[in-house]
Amino acid sequence: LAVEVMADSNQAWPTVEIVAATFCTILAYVLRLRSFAVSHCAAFRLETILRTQLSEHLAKVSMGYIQQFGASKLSKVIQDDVKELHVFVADSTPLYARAYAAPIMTLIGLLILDWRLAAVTVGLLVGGFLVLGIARRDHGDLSKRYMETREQVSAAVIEYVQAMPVVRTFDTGTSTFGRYSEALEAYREIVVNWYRSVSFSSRFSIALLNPMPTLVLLLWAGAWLFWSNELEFSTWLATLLIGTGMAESMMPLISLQHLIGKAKISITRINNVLSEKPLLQPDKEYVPQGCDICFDNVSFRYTEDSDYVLRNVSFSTGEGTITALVGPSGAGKTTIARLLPRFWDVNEGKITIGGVDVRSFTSENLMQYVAFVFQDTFLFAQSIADNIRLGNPNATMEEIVEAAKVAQAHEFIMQLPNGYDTCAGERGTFLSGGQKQRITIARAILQNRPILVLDEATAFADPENEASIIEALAALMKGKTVIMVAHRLTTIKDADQILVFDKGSLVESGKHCDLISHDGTYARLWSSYERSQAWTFNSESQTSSVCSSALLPDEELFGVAEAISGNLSVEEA
Ligand SMILES: Nc1ncnc2c1ncn2[C@@H]1O[C@H](COP(=O)(O)OP(=O)(O)OP(=O)(O)O)[C@@H](O)[C@H]1O
Repeated sequence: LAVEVMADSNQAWPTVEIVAATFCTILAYVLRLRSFAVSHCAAFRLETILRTQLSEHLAKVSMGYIQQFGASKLSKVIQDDVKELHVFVADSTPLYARAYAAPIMTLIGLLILDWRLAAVTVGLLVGGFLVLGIARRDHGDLSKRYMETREQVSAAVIEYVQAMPVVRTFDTGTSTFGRYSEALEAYREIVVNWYRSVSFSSRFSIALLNPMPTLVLLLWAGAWLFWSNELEFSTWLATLLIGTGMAESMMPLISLQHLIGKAKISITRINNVLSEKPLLQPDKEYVPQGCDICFDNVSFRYTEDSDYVLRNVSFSTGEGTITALVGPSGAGKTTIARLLPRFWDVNEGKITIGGVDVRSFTSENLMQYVAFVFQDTFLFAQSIADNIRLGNPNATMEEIVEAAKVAQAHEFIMQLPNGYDTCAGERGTFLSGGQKQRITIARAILQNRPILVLDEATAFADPENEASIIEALAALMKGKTVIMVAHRLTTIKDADQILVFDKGSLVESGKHCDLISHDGTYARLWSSYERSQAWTFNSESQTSSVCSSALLPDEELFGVAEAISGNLSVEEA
């Protein structure tokens, strides 16, 4: 209209249209800003909701699933896939408007102005999309493989960093680093092949879908129609002004398709984790009658296709008693300790606490009854006080200090640079094994649960801190029902009952003095253990001990090996 007015000075200015156009332009800017703010807020909320949901869900599934899935893969889902959805939600809303609303409005405008020029523009863009289709023919498959190789790279990096002490000791990084470089190489290969296979078609399609070819075509076709007197000059000019609107929307459209593709893959992976069945939770709360524990004909295997690691295990422990589990390596002692808090559910039989099947407890309720101290202590990269406070989030500082004192940890904590505020480092790296152990004991003291599971809790005891750890454990165990796995036979001598396991079966049970008087597995373990107490390594006797051990029967070898793994002194008398 403006062009026509300029060409014919007798016409009045289209004031209404100009005001409307100005208003629409300002409105478009305001809405764009608003959509940016709304979509980013929604994306942050989604990110928080999904991460919370995933972490809560992981706390409910079996440990077996988490182990099989792998920490690096899980962290990729929680971090990267959730981030991918954030990007999708934040960026797709404005893109949707630019990718769909703008070309439709442009097409309507072009059809009103001149249908032939509209057809020419649409034809060019259709051609561009056909070429793009060729470029994206294997896109789904390739991007899946791309994601997989990226996952392998991040798993290899995590393994490389976590295993750094082993890496440095054994292979100066060459073979472990080799796995990382193989993963990187596979990743590079996928990217290069992908680039090669789509390079020409994607560049050509992008060239066609750019505004410039549309403009050139509209110029050429418009000029031809204009000189054939089939097109008004003002109409031609107007098509040139709005005609590229469709082409300008093509890049947002392609970006949107790309975002949708990536988001779909991430959604599938997040759904895979969320669809893993949580451990069964009961419909109602059952209250146990006491804290005695009973394993009733329990059989268990870690995976469907593996062998049973526990077979028909039955035993019971009285409330407030100490039960020790002993046996050769791989006998199933740790597995028993981990079935009680439902890290896994049994395949056959049942485990009861106070007469109630552990599967009839909700996870939260079960945790009110059971506390653990494992050999593999885990401290978070936060202050020592916060690490102890995990046992009871409401504990006051006085209660934390009191627990640390009972756990024989207070003294060494006070010698740390910032006392209770000292950061334990990632996984507690700034502390020794024995110190970490005493902090986890302090944590368990704060928890004050009636049932206590100890798995190799004295594993890190050296002569210097052994007495402290044992004293700490004695304080922790007072009045509780205790199940403890221990290699140090001295620590379990006074247990109310000792259960001896071999190859997943319970082979003997009783008190130390009863078991020792029978010529059974325990008696043999004990005599090997006692003999091993009298041995030591020195430059001469080391050779003789190795030679002697080569002549020992299996059980005795077990005793020596156990003694060594338990840091015991092996000295020839
Ligand atoms: N997460 C797991 N997945 C599959 N198999 C496992 C897993 N953990 C342990 N096992 C297998 O279960 C069997 C029993 O292992 P468990 O750790 O219970 O033995 P243990 O008596 O505690 O041994 P140790 O004294 O050496 O700690 C072993 O054969 C072991 O290989």
